[in-house]
Amino acid sequence: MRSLNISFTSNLRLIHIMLSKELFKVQRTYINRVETKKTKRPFVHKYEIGDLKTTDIYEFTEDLQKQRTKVTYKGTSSIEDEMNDLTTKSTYTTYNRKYPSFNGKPCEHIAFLKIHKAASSTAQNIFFRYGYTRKLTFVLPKVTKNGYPNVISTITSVKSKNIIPPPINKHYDILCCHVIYNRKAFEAIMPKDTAYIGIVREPSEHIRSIIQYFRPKEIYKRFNSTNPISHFFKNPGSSAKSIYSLVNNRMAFEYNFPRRLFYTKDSDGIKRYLRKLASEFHLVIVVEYFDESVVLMRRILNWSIKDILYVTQNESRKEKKTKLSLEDKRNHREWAILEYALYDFFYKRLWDQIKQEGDDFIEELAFFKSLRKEVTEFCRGPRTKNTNFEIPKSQWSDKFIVNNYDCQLLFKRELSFVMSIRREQYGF
Ligand SMILES: Nc1ncnc2c1ncn2[C@@H]1O[C@H](COP(=O)(O)OS(=O)(=O)O)[C@@H](OP(=O)(O)O)[C@H]1O
Repeated sequence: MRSLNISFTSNLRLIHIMLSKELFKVQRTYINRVETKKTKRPFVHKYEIGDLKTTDIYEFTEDLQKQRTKVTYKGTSSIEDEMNDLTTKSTYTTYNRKYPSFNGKPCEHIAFLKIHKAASSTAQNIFFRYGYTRKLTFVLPKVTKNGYPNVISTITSVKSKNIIPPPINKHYDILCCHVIYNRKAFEAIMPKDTAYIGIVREPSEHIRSIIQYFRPKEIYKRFNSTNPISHFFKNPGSSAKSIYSLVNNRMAFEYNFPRRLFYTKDSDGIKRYLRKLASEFHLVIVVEYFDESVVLMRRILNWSIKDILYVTQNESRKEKKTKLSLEDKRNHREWAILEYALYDFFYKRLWDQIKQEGDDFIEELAFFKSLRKEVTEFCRGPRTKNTNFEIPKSQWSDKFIVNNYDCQLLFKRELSFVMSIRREQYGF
């Protein structure tokens, strides 16, 4: 039996936190301060969004008797002055922990906004597994002649004409296929206590992934060069004019930003819409902090650690990915105003939410990262139908097993999953 057993005493905590790649960089600061001053220690969380380097400063106040640590956010400082004018000025609302009441039960009603090329299939697999193994009902597209069985719509929200009605005497539990967000339309079909989950990806990487996957003709034809993406960022021209274009603020389009904002880019209007989204989405996953996001999601939804295990889906080959320069990113930021406002906003909000979780969040994160690695190795490795990977009871979950079937579902691709769900739900 392979097993994981991580215990956390005050000192050991440092070692476990080091398991978290993102936080690894700050450990030296952390350890030094602990040695000199035990009650108050500044903690610097450094992160990079592409090449935009920023430093967040947190202060940890430790109550040694209660073995608890209070984390206070002291502000952000940009360490690249030249990028200052590019970063969105603070528009963030303070997030109040206001999760739906699930009466202490796991949340079974989810609306996940599946944003194209934003690790959304990886996240979707989590929701598919959760609902499929519990026989929950999914919102599925009406399959049209030219449509895809996994896409409800790429231009509009849920409507009675683009989704299959729920089976008799059932209601929808989970929505996680591609569709455009619209609060009213979502509310009309989903239960009242639905948790709304979104996802955002760093905009220049997001559009790069879109361009390299969909290979829009207008870009590849217009810039018949070795680096069409770089040329396109410098000179987007008419390709980025239509609001339906895949390369015009696509994440903002899928989040249903008001149309006029695509033209006016009015900053007050953008802020208002972001605040509206923040009041509607319980969590927006940040792709670059996927583990942090899903651990937080587990807490919000009252799910188990097993529920949030995942393997990366739809990854394109490294050598095929164009490496973007700082100049490329700056050029893109010039005109993709809505994308950066959206990303920066939810990036900041994710960390605001995490701050409210306290010190044990980091411990759970380290545990999860390590567990995920082990489970992925187990599932990739040789195993028989009866081989189980047993995970003993821990601070975050009861004892559980990962078996051959779990591995199959973890690696199951989107289309195959949608087909299985449809057969299960409707018999065809
Ligand atoms: N966990 C995690 N972390 C970071 N990045 C991830 C993750 N999972 C998927 N990906 C990347 O997301 C891209 C695929 O996105 P989608 O699954 O949304 O694509 S699709 O719209 O469903 O076709 C694709 O990006 P590119 O490889 O850059 O094209 C994936 O590599």
